[in-house]
Amino acid sequence: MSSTDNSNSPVLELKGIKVHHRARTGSLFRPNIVKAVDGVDFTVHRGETVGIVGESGCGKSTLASVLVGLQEPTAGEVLFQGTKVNSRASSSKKTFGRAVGVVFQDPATALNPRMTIQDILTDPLQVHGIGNQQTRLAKVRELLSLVGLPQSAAEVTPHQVSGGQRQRVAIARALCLDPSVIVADEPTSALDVSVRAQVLNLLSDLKRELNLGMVFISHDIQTVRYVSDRICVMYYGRMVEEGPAREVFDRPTNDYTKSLLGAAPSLLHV
Ligand SMILES: Nc1ncnc2c1ncn2[C@@H]1O[C@H](COP(=O)(O)OP(=O)(O)OP(=O)(O)O)[C@@H](O)[C@H]1O
Repeated sequence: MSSTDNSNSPVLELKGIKVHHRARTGSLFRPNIVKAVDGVDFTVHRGETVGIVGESGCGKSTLASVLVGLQEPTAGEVLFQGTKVNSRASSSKKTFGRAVGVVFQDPATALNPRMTIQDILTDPLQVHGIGNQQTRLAKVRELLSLVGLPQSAAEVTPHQVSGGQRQRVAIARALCLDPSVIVADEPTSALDVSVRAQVLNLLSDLKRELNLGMVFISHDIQTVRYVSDRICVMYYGRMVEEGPAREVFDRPTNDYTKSLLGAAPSLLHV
């Protein structure tokens, strides 16, 4: 993989991505195919947040799995810094795993409840053979302060902190290996309304401070508007609209985008 970083080029790019599944219905000879993702082109640059919005079942999570290298597409290419990533090749998989961090919806299930937060944060470093015990502990201290958690959080387990703090731990873990991109799949949906804005602001601050490419996935168009520089609207496995956040909101061109905006409460201009 190339290590060159041309800021005008996307850090992560999808070209013609399809993910088709064989449905349980249908026969052996005439299977029904579910087109979870059906020909998606997508880019994210360093220092920008790209929001992907669409209703349940439109293929958002499947696309997220492709972006983080967990799902092999049926067709299409994934490029990291301009170089094709083959998620089946282990060397490519390892480098890709370091380059792209992921934050899932529910930190209560994404984090091992039996590990201390310190162990959760040092584990990826150990797996990748990075540093020694001393430098790993220094990294834990740095990560905790980066995500706004007290140093004392290192000693406790995820269930001993609040839901919002747990998602901060999950974000710290996603940052452990100094990724270039963070993919956040519904990162605030499982949280109390009172802490959602704090987590969204944290993600935006980290994007800016660390010059990350951020992919923010949600069914909630208002949340997407709040954090995104650019928005992609997904419908039945396809991107039906893409553009700067303000343009998509103020002058949507696609009927589905218009219906999404029409269905959202009028608190759009946050
Ligand atoms: N392994 C699979 N086998 C068959 N169909 C699948 C599989 N994975 C996903 N699908 C189908 O693909 C479509 C897209 O699913 P996906 O989970 O990506 O949507 P989503 O937009 O993330 O929805 P949600 O927000 O509800 O998770 C859905 O119709 C889903 O049922």
